[in-house]
Amino acid sequence: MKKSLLPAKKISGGTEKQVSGKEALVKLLRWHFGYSDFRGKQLEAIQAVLSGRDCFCLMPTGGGKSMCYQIPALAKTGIVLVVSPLIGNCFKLDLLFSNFTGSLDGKPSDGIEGERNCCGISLFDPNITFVNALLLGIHEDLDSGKPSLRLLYVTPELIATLGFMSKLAKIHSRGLLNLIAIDEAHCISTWGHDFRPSYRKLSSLRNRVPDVPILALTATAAPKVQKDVIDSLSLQNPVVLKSSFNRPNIYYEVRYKDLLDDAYADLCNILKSYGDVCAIVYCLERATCDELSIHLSRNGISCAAYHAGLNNKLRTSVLDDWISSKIQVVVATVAFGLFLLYPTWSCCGVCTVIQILLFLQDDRQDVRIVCHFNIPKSMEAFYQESGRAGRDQLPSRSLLYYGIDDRKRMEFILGNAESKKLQSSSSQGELSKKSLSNFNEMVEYCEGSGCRRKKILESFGEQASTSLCQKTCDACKHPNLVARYLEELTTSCTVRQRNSFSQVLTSRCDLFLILFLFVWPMVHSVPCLAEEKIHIFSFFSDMYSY
Ligand SMILES: Nc1ncnc2c1ncn2[C@@H]1O[C@H](COP(=O)(O)OP(=O)(O)OP(=O)(O)O)[C@@H](O)[C@H]1O
Repeated sequence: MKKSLLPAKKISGGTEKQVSGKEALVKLLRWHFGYSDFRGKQLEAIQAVLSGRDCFCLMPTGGGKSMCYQIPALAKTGIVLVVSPLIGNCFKLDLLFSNFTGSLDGKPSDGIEGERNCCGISLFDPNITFVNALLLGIHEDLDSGKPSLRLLYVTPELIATLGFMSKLAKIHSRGLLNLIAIDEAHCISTWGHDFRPSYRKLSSLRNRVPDVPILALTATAAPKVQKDVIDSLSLQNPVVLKSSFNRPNIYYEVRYKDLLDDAYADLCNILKSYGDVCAIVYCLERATCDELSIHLSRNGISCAAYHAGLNNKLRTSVLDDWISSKIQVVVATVAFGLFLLYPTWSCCGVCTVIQILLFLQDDRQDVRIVCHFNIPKSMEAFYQESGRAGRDQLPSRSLLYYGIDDRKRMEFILGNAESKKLQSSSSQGELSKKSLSNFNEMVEYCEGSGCRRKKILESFGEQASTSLCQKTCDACKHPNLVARYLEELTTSCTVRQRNSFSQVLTSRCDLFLILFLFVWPMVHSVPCLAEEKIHIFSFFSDMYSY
């Protein structure tokens, strides 16, 4: 289901007031979104902010965080400001806004009047030129005594600008600023995996509009990140709501490349066994995306590669095709998710914007398989990316192809980044060291024995009982098989090490033989070289001394 647009509501009787009781809030949810009840901590978060409290809300990927500010926007006259790092979110909602105005024809059956002309969702970013006309309308609406906007989506970059701050202060002085929601709040923390410097500037919001409740939302916050977020935003005695990170509808599995004859063929067979389902395959390198995509296509799977090496037109069409189900599998670099979090603001051309827009217009909820064809850099990244599976809550699968070479390559990349950063600043160096230890968690997820789900949850500081998994990971479902794989992996590593050592040795022995048979007699036959023979020999013997 698409995220709905939010026509403002009036309580029957005409005078607008705040809706805050559970029953009335559930009615709003049913009427606007068609869902029968709130999920997890949604209701508690909504009631907390409606009562004027600050709130820190931790929900799993796909948990329904947006509802925590969308319902308050419906429940009370005024504006909810949403700070989102996903530029596309702003567009998505605006697009939906334009699609939606005509679609609310049914009559609310629950005594709450629908008011079609009061939709208020908007984007607000001065860097995007092609929506200037739209922005003008938003400015006019905000400046009017009675703005019709209900949800105002802004980028963190905009918050820092003087122009926006003074506009916000005006809205606030008219008593119209109801709530500030900070989506993806972990971006504010330098300990967060998606740290964005511009998020730090949000700390000034508390001083500017001290009495407006702030709602911080995130899906990935280790205890250190949580504290950092709460401190940075100066949340006052916040209601802290934490849902479990557990994604019970995702089955976790690791496949060992070193034990497979052909990892491409293996993935191909798995995808085929599912029929024509929607999947994302993440690869570390563009070349792998291209190769794998060709391989899958040749084997009858409807798929395409997606990475930064493609031109804008091609990327747009791949996204378009994937979203509209023309292709089912996209083989992408992690940029597929990342560019949504790190859009290039200054060079945001029309194409990129449309592309993001297309992508987010209906971010597919029915992704059945998320495959990591190369090991991700951290558990947080893995959780976020694999979390794109099964956002519709239906059974889905996370598949990770683990290879020793991939591990070494990632260690090399992270190690290199570390040594570079160490040279630049010590605090950066500390962060980089963290990135290596984060990666080790990921290695342990693959190479260690025991429940995968438990490992994910524990890496976020969540205690998980062994009974939680219910055989929804390969290690719990097929413990003997996984144990055998791990044993074989260790053996194959030892054999590989031995082989590579003996390969070197053999090649050096060959060299030695040649030298002995041909070069040595020559050395002897030339008197001046004969004098050097001891040195030459000691040079060769040095070569063996490793
Ligand atoms: N109470 C509910 N009942 C059923 N579905 C819901 C409910 N609340 C939200 N949803 C749906 O769940 C899906 C995920 O919601 P949303 O995009 O807000 O998740 P999220 O927490 O922001 O996820 P992510 O962190 O992955 O971005 C959406 O399709 C949304 O409509």
